[in-house]
Amino acid sequence: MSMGMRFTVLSSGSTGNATVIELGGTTILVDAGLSARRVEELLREREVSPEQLSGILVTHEHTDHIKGVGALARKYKMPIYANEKTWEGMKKYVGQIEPEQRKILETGAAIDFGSLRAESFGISHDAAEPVGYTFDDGIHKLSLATDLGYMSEKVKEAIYDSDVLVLESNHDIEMLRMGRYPWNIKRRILSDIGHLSNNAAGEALSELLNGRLKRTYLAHLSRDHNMMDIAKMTVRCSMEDCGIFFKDSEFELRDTYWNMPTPWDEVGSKTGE
Ligand SMILES: O=c1ccn([C@@H]2O[C@H](COP(=O)(O)O)[C@@H](O)[C@H]2O)c(=O)[nH]1
Repeated sequence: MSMGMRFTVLSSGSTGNATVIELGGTTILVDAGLSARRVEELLREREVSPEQLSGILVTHEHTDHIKGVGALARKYKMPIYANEKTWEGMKKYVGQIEPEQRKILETGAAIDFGSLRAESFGISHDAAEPVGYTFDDGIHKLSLATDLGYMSEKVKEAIYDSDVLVLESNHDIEMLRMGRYPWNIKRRILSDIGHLSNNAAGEALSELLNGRLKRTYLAHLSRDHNMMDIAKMTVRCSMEDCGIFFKDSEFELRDTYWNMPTPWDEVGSKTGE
């Protein structure tokens, strides 16, 4: 039985995003961007029962983050947390949610789930009021930052002292430029309100590697314009270009998957095991 904060990224990418954070008796889901049935299956793979969930925190109203929110809310009667603009943006997709389940969490506000504190921070993406989240058990900190066109100073500040980070590394810029997407979509992805490239993730990480950050899970990878090996190599090279060199024993880049959950990661432990 785990005592500290632990998490698993159930699924990551534009086909659907969901992450579970657990501490003691508290289990939080961040986003439910797959069908409710698929989220249930993924939870089962990590031996989490949906009835255990204390609530869903929503990052933004794009389908790959909210697809299963309405059905899960109705089936398990759990509270759903989002800022007002996100509630407005997702209302036509999530259907009827009972007023007592509709929780407004303003951007920048913190909420305590027992001894697990969640706090949101604003990010730059083409949604109504998108956010990332940090989770803190009083000693260790986990941050989730995906779907961001660029990493602002405010985001760096919010996630700076994390032990573990889940960070977007969406695309290889050349693969995207040469790829099959129409130009308007490429332009959107490359813009400040699009998605973080491998290079940009590496540049951001070079400012975040402070001795406390033990590992970073590369997330929201494009299946069309990225591969995990390319992402890891580009992030590392981009960090080296910024003068940041690391040994795998000190800092690790780890995988997330679009079709299966990551192993549970104990945030406070050196290796996550
Ligand atoms: O036909 C498409 C494909 C993708 N998008 C959006 O682009 C970004 C990146 O997608 P990846 O699957 O990571 O390459 C994401 O926001 C997709 O929703 C699109 O609009 N149209």
